[in-house]
Amino acid sequence: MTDSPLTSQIPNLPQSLHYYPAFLPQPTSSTLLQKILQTPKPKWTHLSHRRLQSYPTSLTATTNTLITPPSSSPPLPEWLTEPMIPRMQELNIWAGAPHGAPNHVLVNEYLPGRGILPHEDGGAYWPVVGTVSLGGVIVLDVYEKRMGGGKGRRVGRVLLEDGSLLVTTGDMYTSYLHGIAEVTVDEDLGPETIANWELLGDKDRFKGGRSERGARISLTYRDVLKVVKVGGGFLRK
Ligand SMILES: O=C(O)CCC(=O)C(=O)O
Ligand SMILES: [Fe+2]
Repeated sequence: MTDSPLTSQIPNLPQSLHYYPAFLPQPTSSTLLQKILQTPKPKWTHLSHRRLQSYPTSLTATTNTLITPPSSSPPLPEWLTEPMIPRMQELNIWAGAPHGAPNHVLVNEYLPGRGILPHEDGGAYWPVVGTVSLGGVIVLDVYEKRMGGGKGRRVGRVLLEDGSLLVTTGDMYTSYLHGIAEVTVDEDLGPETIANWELLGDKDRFKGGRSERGARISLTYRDVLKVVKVGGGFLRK
């Protein structure tokens, strides 16, 4: 991965997590957030603790396959690709991936007090995730993975700012778990406790040590390994 002059590698954590503040600067970030929040309700899948959208569609439940529409209709809508995918490609994030670019995006919404249990993203994808954060700030916790897959010790905390990009790959993808605590305030924030403190776009905002959660949208970009193209055009609208 090519790094900008100030390295984006998050220190004091296993390799490799990279953090890019202001990957989507204002006003691009808030324009995109507003657009997503206006998505009609039926497009969202409601889970017990958050809601999400899958583009171009969700994977098949049994074989984790992405069934894509005919090649004439773009698999991902432009509002999810521009400018994010070209910018990620400039950073060489998808250089080794089978499709050379992400072909799948999950849009997750977290309201204050909501989170996601520690988990790994698994083998359906090329082992790279690009996470773009929009709106509220959140802390992502990283845990060791026990034999058998359970959660071990917490090894670090990463603060994700509005407009930032987090790239998870290497050991971080395969051998660790990540999760977001269900709290309304992230506390105990500082250079000793937040692994990407020196890489933050606006450290001053957190120097009081706490950050109130606000509504946050994350866009997680991945390359699904198994893709089946539906040809013929009979599905075309
Ligand atoms: O929202 C995030 O930053 C993490 C989401 C996540 O871990 C996932 O969708 O697998
Ligand atoms: Fe995840």
